[in-house]
Amino acid sequence: MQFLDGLKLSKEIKEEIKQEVDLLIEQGKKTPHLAAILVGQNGASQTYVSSKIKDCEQVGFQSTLVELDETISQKELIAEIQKLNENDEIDGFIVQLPLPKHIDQEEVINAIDPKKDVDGFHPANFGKMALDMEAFIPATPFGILQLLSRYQIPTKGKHVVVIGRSRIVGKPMSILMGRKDYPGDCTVTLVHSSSENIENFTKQADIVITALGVPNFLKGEMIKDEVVIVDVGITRVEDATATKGYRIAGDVDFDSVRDKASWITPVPGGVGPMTRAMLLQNTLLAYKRNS
Ligand SMILES: Nc1nc(=O)c2c([nH]1)NC[C@@H]1CN(c3ccc(C(=O)N[C@@H](CCC(=O)O)C(=O)O)cc3)C=[N+]21
Repeated sequence: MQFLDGLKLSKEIKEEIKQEVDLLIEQGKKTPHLAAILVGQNGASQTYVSSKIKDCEQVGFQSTLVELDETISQKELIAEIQKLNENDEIDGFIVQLPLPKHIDQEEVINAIDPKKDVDGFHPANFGKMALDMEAFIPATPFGILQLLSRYQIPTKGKHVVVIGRSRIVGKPMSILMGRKDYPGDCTVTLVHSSSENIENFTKQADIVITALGVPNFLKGEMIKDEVVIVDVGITRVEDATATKGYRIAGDVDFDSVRDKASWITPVPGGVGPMTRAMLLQNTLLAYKRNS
């Protein structure tokens, strides 16, 4: 079994981006500028957003964090989004999810200018992606494609089973893996919370992409030998021995799959860091398209 090392690959990608930014600076040009809207102070969201801001600093991007009170109204939040849409200094921005319960997430995403939607969450970007048109691909699926291609994992004609149908990971991933392209050109099965006998499908999979958020869900007896496993799960599990009081658990029961899998993404250090690197990549893309 070998690791698809997302931490290492994300560092390489960040280094490539930094070199492009250094060139822009040499030429006296503005550098890409990412903004993030954070509503409320949910612990995990806070950490993720600050790491995205830190990433920007590392590669030489400008960044702006818009922190809003969790009692903000729908209307006020949309007004904040419109400000960023109209701000020529901002190349791309994200609205960190999840949002407070009183906010209509769909309406918020719809308010984002698709040209600045570096998360690739807007229906216009989703539709273009599904039709093989130029679009922003959501950072996590984009990162998984990068992992598969940089490690030269064969995908053509392979059977991929995607577990989970979220708009951010499962749904786009199932579409991308079915495209007539590399990585992709797969036979795709999408299983989800209503699927019966999931193991009947995973047992036939050459590639399993699990985005469920249930620690230890995927076990050795559910997969065949030589399978490639992409673990998108990032559940925080209480752990008194860990410095932060919690550790990050994937969807895969690592000990039971390790002797069967050919390749696996570790958690942490797999898909997570790649997501962050691809957000930077999308921001650079937005900058280039707008300038
Ligand atoms: N508008 C929006 N865009 C997002 O892209 C978005 C979001 N909302 N809401 C939350 C999820 C989650 N997400 C992660 C990104 C990186 C790691 C990551 O770097 N994980 C590290 C561990 C980090 C840790 O220690 O907590 C790893 O897996 O190695 C995790 C999760 C982006 N999301």
